[in-house]
This record gives sequence, C-alpha cells and structure tokens, in this order.
Amino acid sequence: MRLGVFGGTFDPIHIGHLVIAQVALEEAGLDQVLFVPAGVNPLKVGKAATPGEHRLAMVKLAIAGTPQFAVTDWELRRDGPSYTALTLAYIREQHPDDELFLIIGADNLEILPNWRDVERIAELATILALTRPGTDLQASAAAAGAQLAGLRSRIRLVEIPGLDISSTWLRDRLVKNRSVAHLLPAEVIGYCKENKLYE
Ligand SMILES: Nc1ncnc2c1ncn2[C@@H]1O[C@H](COP(=O)(O)OP(=O)(O)OP(=O)(O)O)[C@@H](O)[C@H]1O
Ligand SMILES: O=C(O)c1ccc[n+]([C@@H]2O[C@H](COP(=O)([O-])O)[C@@H](O)[C@H]2O)c1
Repeated sequence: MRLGVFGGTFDPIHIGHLVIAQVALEEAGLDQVLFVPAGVNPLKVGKAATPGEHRLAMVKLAIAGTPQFAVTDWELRRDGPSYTALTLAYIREQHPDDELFLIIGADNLEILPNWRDVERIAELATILALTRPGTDLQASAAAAGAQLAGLRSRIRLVEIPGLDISSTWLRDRLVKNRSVAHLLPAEVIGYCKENKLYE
C-alpha cells in the first residue's frame, strides 16, 4: 500500500488541510492518508493548544465521509514532543510492507532542515510538499536541498492554487463569533459550538 502520513496540530482542522490531503492522495497515487494529530509540536513546546481529545474528535468528524482517510491518536498517547522521525518509525513498524509519504505544506518544507533527524525522515518517507500561500514552494525545496545533501531527491512538489487559510485565522473568527461556514466541515463547526471551543 502507498500510505500518506499527514501530521498537524489541527486546531481546528480546516478545508486547507482536507484539500491538500485529497490532492496528495490523487497526485501521488496513495491508497490512504493517515491523519496524525500532534501531541506537542516540537517547535511549539509550551504554546497552549486545544486538548488532544477535541482535536482528534474534530479530525474524525472531518474525515468521516472519505473512506481513503484515516486517523491515529498515537502521538496524543505519547509523552513529550511529537517528533515526526519517531512517528514515521512507528508507522513503518506497523506497516512494514507499505511505502510511506509524508504530506506537508510549503511553510513546513521551508523549516524542514530544522526538524529532528531529518535524514531519518527522508529515509522513511518520500516528502510530498504542497503549495501554501506565503511560502515559495520551489525556493523552499531548493533551500532544503542546499542545506542537506540528498534531501532534494526525496522531496516531491505538488503545486495547487493555494488556499490562504490557517487555523489561527479560523480561531480568531470563532472567538469573535464570525461565521466560519464553508471553511470547516459543518460537523466540525457543530462540535466547536457544542464543546464551547474557541469562545
Ligand atoms: N491552507 C493550507 N494550505 C496548505 N497547507 C496547509 C494549509 N493549512 C495547513 N497546511 C499544512 O497542514 C499541516 C498542519 O498544519 P496546522 O495544523 O499547523 O495548520 P495551520 O493552519 O498552519 O495552523 P496554525 O495557524 O495554528 O499554525 C502543515 O504541514 C501545514 O503546512
Ligand atoms: O520532528 C520535528 O522536529 C518536527 C518539527 C516541527 C513540526 N513537526 C510536525 O509537523 C507537523 C505539522 O506541524 P504544524 O505545527 O504545522 O501543525 C506536526 O505533525 C508536527 O509534529 C515535527
């Protein structure tokens, strides 16, 4: 199986996430995309996030209608920062015969050389990097390749018309009681209201 691995804080999950997962699935001929809500992003340690159980529940609601999408709570059950190299090694153990693809937006490609054990990440998975407005995808790939020999050949770029949407902007709209209709699945909006998230 060709398995996409899509880590994120997903606070909350939005259409920007769902669109890149769907395009990655099709462009790389993946059989499944596994969403991995982050426990603690290693670069955001100490920054408050919505409890993992809520972020996981919102991912479940968002992917419910898409049979090729799945989710694991593995990072949420572990203590300490959620290093992607560790997560990929765990997924490799669980799926020894699968080919792994790590899905990231261009903003993360730009900082990928700063991630822990990036050589190991590149050994374990092909990196599928997709357009994100605000970051030059091609330049980020070139810079990552220049910083680490061999990395560029493990990166595949997927260009899309970018969706300039972030969880930060959506949280801000929710706090101000502005509509987020069409930007998050309706079920996720309902979950936010029921659980008084982002008020
Ligand atoms: N609109 C988008 N277009 C392309 N990629 C995106 C988009 N939003 C998020 N991503 C990618 O999805 C992954 C998870 O992102 P994350 O959960 O941090 O969302 P975010 O919108 O960037 O959140 P925040 O605003 O809280 O930082 C990252 O690899 C990120 O680059
Ligand atoms: O392994 C690392 O060093 C590392 C550094 C920064 C981010 N990550 C992971 O990248 C994913 C996307 O992060 P974010 O903040 O954009 O949601 C998420 O799964 C993080 O745990 C991983």
